[in-house]
Formats: sequence, C-alpha cells, structure tokens
Amino acid sequence: MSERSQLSQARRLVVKIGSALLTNDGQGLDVDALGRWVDQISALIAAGVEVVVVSSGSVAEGMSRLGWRSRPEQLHELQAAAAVGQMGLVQTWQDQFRRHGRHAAQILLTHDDLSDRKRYLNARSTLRTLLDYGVIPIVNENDTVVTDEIRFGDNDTLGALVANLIEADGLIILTDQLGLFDQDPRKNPDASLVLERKAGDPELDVMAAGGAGVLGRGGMLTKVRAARLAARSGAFTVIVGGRIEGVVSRLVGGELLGTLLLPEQGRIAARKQWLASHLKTRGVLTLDAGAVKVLCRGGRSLLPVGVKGVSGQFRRGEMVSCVDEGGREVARGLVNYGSDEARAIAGRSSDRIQELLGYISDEEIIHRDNMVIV
Ligand SMILES: Nc1ncnc2c1ncn2[C@@H]1O[C@H](COP(=O)(O)OP(=O)(O)O)[C@@H](O)[C@H]1O
Ligand SMILES: N[C@@H](CCC(=O)OP(=O)(O)O)C(=O)O
Repeated sequence: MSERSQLSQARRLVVKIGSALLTNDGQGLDVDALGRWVDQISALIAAGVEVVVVSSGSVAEGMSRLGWRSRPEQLHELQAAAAVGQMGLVQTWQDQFRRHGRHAAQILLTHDDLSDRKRYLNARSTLRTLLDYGVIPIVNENDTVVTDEIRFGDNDTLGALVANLIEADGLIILTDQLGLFDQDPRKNPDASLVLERKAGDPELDVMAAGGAGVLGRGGMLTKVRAARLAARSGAFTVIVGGRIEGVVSRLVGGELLGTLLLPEQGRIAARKQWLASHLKTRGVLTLDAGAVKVLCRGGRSLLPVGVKGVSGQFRRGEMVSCVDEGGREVARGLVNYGSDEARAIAGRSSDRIQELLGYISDEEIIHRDNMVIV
C-alpha cells in the first residue's frame, strides 16, 4: 500500500496556513485565497473528516489595519499588531465558513499551555467538543502573553502540538513553495522537490537550512521540526504549496503533491509508547472485576462505576495505575478527575457526576485514548 493512501484515509487533520500565504503581499489578508481553502476544507468536513485550522496572519492583518507599512522591530509592537489583526483574521474565517453554513471558533494557545497536563486536557476537550459539533477551530498563538513565536514565526510547531493534542492522523502545512526542496528554491533554481522521507531523516535539516521568505518567519526548518514533533504521536506531515489550485482536496484525493514526511511508527503505537515511558504514576485506582474485564478486552474507557478504591493524591491529567482487587496492575492512564473528585464519584454511575461534584468534565474517569493496558 502506498504511503500516500494515508492521506485519503485520514479522519482527522490539522491544516496550518502560514503568513506568507494568508497575506496579500503583506497588505492585509488574501480573502479570496482564504475562501478557496475554506471551500476545500468544507468539502472534507462534509465527507466526514474532522479539521482543525492553525492560521497565522494576525500580525500582517494588524499591520494593514494600523496602516503600518513595514514589520515593526519591537516585540510589543508586533504583539499590538497581532491583537488588532486577530479580530479580522477570525472574522474572515467565520465569514467564509458561514457561506457553507458552518461556525468557526477562535482558539488562542501557547506552547506552555500544552506542556501543562491539566491545560492540555482542557484544551483537548474543548477542541474535541467543537469538532463533535461540526465547528471549525481556528487556532493561533496567544501572542499577547508570549513572544518567542512572534519572533521566530513558530506556528509550524503550534500546528504539530495541536496534531499531538487531538491525535490527528496528519498535519498539512500550506506554504508559498511547492514543498520542501533539496535546497532553498529562491536561491537555487535547480533545486528539486523532495517527495517523501521519514520525518527523522537528518538530511532534511541540511536541505531546510536556507531561512524564511519575506513575510514568513520560520522557513522550512521549523516545518521539518514540526513534522518530527507530529511524528511523535504517529501523525504524518505534508508540506505543500497552498496556491496550487484545489490543493487540499487533491492531496486527500491521493495526488502526488508536496513533500510527505512520515512517522517511524503508527499512531496508536506512538501514543502508547509515549504514555508508557513519559509519566510517573501519582495514584492507584482499584477496579472491580467487571471493569478489569472490559479494559483487558481493549478499546473501552474506564467509567467511575468500575472503580472500587482510590489511593494517592493526584490532579486531573496525571498518570495513575489501575489495579485489580488482588493489586495486580492492569492498565495505566491519564485521569480526568483529581483524587478527591475521583473518591467522590468512585463506584457511581456517570449520570451522577454532575450531582456529586457540581459539574461534569468527562463521563469517563480515564478515556481509552489516554490509557495503556499493561
Ligand atoms: N529547502 C527549501 N525548500 C523550500 N523552501 C525553502 C527551503 N529552504 C528555505 N526555504 C524558504 O522557506 C520559505 C517558506 O517558509 P516561511 O517563509 O516561514 O513561510 P510560512 O509563512 O508559510 O511559514 C520559502 O519561501 C523558502 O524561501
Ligand atoms: N502568530 C503570529 C505569528 C506566526 C507566524 O508568523 O507564523 P508563520 O507565518 O506560520 O511562520 C501571526 O499570526 O501573525
């Protein structure tokens, strides 16, 4: 089976669109181009694919609104431009999706948000809920509170972090070149397009060393690094020309466009390896025989009703060990409730969580995607 078939089989995708493409030569947003991507993304959604958009362009749109002709040097001026431009950016996405009868939602994140387990889970449930409702999340960096990303143009990394967060099958990075070339095509007209590589291939760093275009900031190096980060959760990355007519639809239709960067291992294996190796356990849930049976059969989440005992102090998002009544470990996973709340809902039906805690964040105590059977 060709590796390209992964694109047509993808059920959840992150599409990242850089400043170099979104802006009309730096003069505000290219609304027509944006509308064309929206048409293609809407067709994908209608075909049952879940799509999250990571959109740059706030600084460029802010500069245009403020009448600034050249990109400011000062970071606080860039942040001010981003704050002004973000309003126009999300409004434009919303206006375009409205033509297809769809809602868009603004999500502003920082890298730090995603390295904190609790915030990670919160962001994940918000994004999942939006996708369940058929809403298209439009993600950008929260430039008011961070500066590295504005400086380095690191929305490529954000795209990869979002792909990890929602366990996307793939990340599509739309840019102003046809893909990754073996040398910077602006400087070397003989450069040739790379069609497919493993994301971890060290030669990619040498090829991508040429720096960024005039409007973009990160260049190809941040895209290659983003592909490696996405590969950690088993997602593929495609770097491709966003101006190619019908690019997203054609890619997903199996056309050989852009550069496909592949993970070393599949999605589930990657996530489980990450879960198994990266986190310390903070507590123990003792399960009844029925819960042990459904977990071991695989593919099921753990509900509070199957929990007989809770020990240790842990917070939402931390790793706990699940043991049977004889103390034998059967699974590990990231809990959706802290230890006090877990004690309050243990042995109870999920219908009662609201009444017992005064709120409900999730009906399962550990979601199957966040669990490894040991
Ligand atoms: N090997 C390469 N292949 C393609 N483009 C390259 C390469 N090396 C450097 N580049 C530069 O990277 C630019 C794209 O990155 P960037 O300007 O940051 O865009 P974006 O805003 O889409 O993230 C291209 O315009 C190109 O000049
Ligand atoms: N968050 C800012 C900066 C992000 C940025 O420049 O990223 P990119 O164009 O993808 O390299 C913006 O939206 O303008």
